[in-house]
Amino acid sequence: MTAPPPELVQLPPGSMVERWTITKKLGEGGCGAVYLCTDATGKYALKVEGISEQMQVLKMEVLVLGELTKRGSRHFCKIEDKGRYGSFNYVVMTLVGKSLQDLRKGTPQQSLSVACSLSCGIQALEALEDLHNIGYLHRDVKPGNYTIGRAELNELRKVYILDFGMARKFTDNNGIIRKPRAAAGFRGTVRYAPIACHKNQELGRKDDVEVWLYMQVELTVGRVPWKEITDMNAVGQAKQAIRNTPEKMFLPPCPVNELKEIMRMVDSWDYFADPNYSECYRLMKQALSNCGKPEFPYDWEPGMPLNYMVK
Ligand SMILES: Nc1ncnc2c1ncn2[C@@H]1O[C@H](COP(=O)(O)OP(=O)(O)OP(=O)(O)O)[C@@H](O)[C@H]1O
Repeated sequence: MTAPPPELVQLPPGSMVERWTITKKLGEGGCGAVYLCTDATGKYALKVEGISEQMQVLKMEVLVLGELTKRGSRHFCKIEDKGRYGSFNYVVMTLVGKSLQDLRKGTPQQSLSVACSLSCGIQALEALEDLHNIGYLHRDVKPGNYTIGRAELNELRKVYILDFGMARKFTDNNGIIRKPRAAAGFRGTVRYAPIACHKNQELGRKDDVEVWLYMQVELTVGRVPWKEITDMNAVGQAKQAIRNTPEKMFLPPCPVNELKEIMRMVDSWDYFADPNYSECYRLMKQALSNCGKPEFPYDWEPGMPLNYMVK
């Protein structure tokens, strides 16, 4: 008999968690919910997870964000508070704005303008580089896990990365890369999984970068070539096959030459490789300067078509 689905912690508007007043629910994830909350200093996001939850993903979130908060990283929410309250664990963090997924879906063509997607893509890779530098992989890179900041904090040009529930430490306590497991189960979202994940191989930093590249295509073109395929193995085969005809993935207005070069580099890296982020940034910046459009304003800034989504 399969276990019943875990009960999500429900916090009604007006209820209190320590000094935090709940305003409303912002969303639900696999193992918990996220609420808008306030205290005397402003608005924040409060994430909760029942203590009886089998997968304690909040622990990982707190570990990773705690580490990054200490280092003052650029693209991460800051932890304001954390603890246990009654039957659940909670963490209070920076409240961010709309996800890149919501923003792209807000356009008729389901994509951002080329300059905007390249510029956000550079920030999205910086976020991964920062995370990798503290010894963690994200393993759930997708446009729904990247957001922009809030207009009222003047953060419409800032990209945040969220959701470390699937993160994994790839280094040991001495900073040495852990030995890859002989086989690892499939984790994550089929559309965005790296080829290694389809092959049940241990994921490394290069896999986060591979998926970041697929995300870049989706943000710029509006779709990845395997969008309509549902079978997991067939999706893996499509990702492999596209290597022979990359121009079918890097459709206009993608900067095909630069993205092809990034894909070639990514495919040359193995589990242990330290990705050459700076070469990726160089190619992305080259594409940005060649695209003939200014980097700013972003598509959601005042006077731009998506501004209605961030007001
Ligand atoms: N710091 C935050 N500020 C504002 N909204 C947030 C914040 N963190 C999460 N959210 C929103 O809350 C919702 C749930 O987020 P969470 O990361 O828990 O789950 P998820 O990514 O939807 O989960 P899953 O990956 O399990 O489907 C999402 O819509 C997300 O955008």
